[in-house]
Amino acid sequence: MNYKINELFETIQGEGSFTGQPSIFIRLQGCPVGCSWCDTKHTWDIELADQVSPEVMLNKTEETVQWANFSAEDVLALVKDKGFQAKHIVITGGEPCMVDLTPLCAALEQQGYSTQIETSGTFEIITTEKCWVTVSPKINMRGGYKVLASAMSRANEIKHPVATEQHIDELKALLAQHKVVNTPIYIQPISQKKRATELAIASCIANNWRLSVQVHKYIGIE
Ligand SMILES: C[S@@+](CC[C@H](N)C(=O)[O-])C[C@H]1O[C@@H](n2cnc3c(N)ncnc32)[C@H](O)[C@@H]1O
Ligand SMILES: Nc1nc2[nH]cc(C(=O)O)c2c(=O)[nH]1
Ligand code: SF4
Ligand SMILES: [Mg+2]
Repeated sequence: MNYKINELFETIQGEGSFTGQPSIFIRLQGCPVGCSWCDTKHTWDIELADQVSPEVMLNKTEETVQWANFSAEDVLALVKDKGFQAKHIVITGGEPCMVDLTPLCAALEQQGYSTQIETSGTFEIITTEKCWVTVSPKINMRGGYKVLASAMSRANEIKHPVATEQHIDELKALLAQHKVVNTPIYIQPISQKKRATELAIASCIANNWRLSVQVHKYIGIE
């Protein structure tokens, strides 16, 4: 099985429970959800014309729509070849759950890596049992909520992007609807905006949620 990879890089996880953890990021191409404030819009469309060789994809110096095909074995070989040191691998996108992530996560876990996926909860989550699943539901998601119940029950953490009071109200409704009790809830201000950050801090204190501020954007790393 091949995975369409837009970016593969080593950095520090900047969001959620694993914030601060050295991590290898695999960013898959393709997402039909269309969040207006998405910070990775270059991953949305899968165009065959944008397929490039692994070398071209790896040597990109800016965000582009170009992607390359990799098997799980190709990913393992590359991670070794690059000399990456991190032992934690984050699969994001785009929407990674558009494909079966089991072969990739199983191969990585077999080599001693821990795995994590970042998903919106609009597609069935098909991955290994050990994989840490971060579900980031959005309001009015194109693609809908048909599988969100199973995503919410599989979630090891829920990370909700917020900019307005309405987002907080909608999150509370989702948590009640899906009877979420013990899963850690992270509130992530949308794009470092001051008002969103203040709102996120206040709602964390009021509800005993946790704050996730996309640390990488504050310190200027990938
Ligand atoms: C780019 S998405 C890719 C994975 C998946 N499609 C999802 O939405 O979870 C990764 C994370 O970034 C968050 N995110 C995207 N754009 C953001 C922005 N402008 N500000 C804050 N968080 C953002 C998403 O909510 C998600 O938690
Ligand atoms: N450093 C860093 N941490 C991240 N955590 C989630 C990210 C994502 O785009 O899914 C991300 C990212 O793009 N960079
Ligand atoms: S679901 Fe994720 S990748 Fe897709 S548009 Fe929304 S934030 Fe971006
Ligand atoms: Mg990001």
